[in-house]
Amino acid sequence: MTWPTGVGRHVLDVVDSTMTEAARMAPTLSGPAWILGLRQTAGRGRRGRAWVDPAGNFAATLVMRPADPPERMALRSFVAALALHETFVTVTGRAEPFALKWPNDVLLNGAKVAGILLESSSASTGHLAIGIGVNLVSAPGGNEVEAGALRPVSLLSETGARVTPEEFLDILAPAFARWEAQFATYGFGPIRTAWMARAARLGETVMARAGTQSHEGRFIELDDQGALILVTARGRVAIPAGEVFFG
Ligand SMILES: O=C(O)CCCC[C@@H]1SC[C@@H]2NC(=O)N[C@@H]21
Repeated sequence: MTWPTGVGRHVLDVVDSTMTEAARMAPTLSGPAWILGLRQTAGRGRRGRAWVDPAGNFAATLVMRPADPPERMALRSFVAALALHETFVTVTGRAEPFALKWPNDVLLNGAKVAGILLESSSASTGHLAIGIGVNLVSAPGGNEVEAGALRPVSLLSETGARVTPEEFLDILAPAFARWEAQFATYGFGPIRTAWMARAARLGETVMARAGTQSHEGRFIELDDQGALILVTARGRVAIPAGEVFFG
C-alpha cells in the first residue's frame, strides 16, 4: 500500500508516550504526521489509565491540525476506528472476528485488541492527536485491567497473524487517509453508517456509564454527533461520552 502524500512518518525506538511526543513535535510540523513508538515507557490510555505496551505491540499517534470546531474534531475517533478495522481485515483476511465498541475500542472475538485515545490541544498549535494502541503480539493479563473491563487479547494469540508495528502502520496510514477523505468530502453520515455496520452489540441491551450515571438500555444507533443512543425504561437517552459495559 502507498504511503499517503504529504503525511510524515517518524519511527522512534523508545519514547515516553507518542501522545507526549506529538505535543512536543506539533509546533515543528507543517502537515499531518504519524509517530510510531517501538516501545513506550509511559503510555497512557483513556480516563487516566496507563497503557502498557511491550516490544512488538503497536503504539502510534497521528498528529494533525484540522480546521474544525471541537465537536467535529472528536468525530475522528470513528474515522480512526474504521481505519483500524480495515487494517485488521487486510492483515488477517477475515472480517467476522472484528467489531467496533463505542466509543473507541476494536474487539477481536469479543475481547479488546485495540484502543484509541484522542487529545486536542488548546495551545497555539491547535493540534489533534489520535493515539492508537494495538496488542499485536501480547496483551495484559485479565488481572491488570479494571473490574468490568473487557478481557484484552492479542492479534497473534487469537488469529496467528504476525505483523510488525511498521508493517501495521504502513497499512493503517493509507486506510486512515481514505476514511479521512470521505469524512472531509461527505461529512459524518457515511462514517456513521460504516461504523454502525461494524458495531458490537447493536440492537442488544448494554450498560453505559457516563460520569456518575449508569444507563441500561437497547443500543439502537449512533446519532449524528457520535453519541450512543439507548432506549431505556425511561425513554431514549443520548450518551455523548462514557464507557459501555456488555455484562
Ligand atoms: O484506553 C484506551 O483504550 C486507549 C489506549 C491508547 C493507547 C495508545 S498507544 C499510542 C498512544 N500513546 C499513548 O500513550 N497512548 C496511545
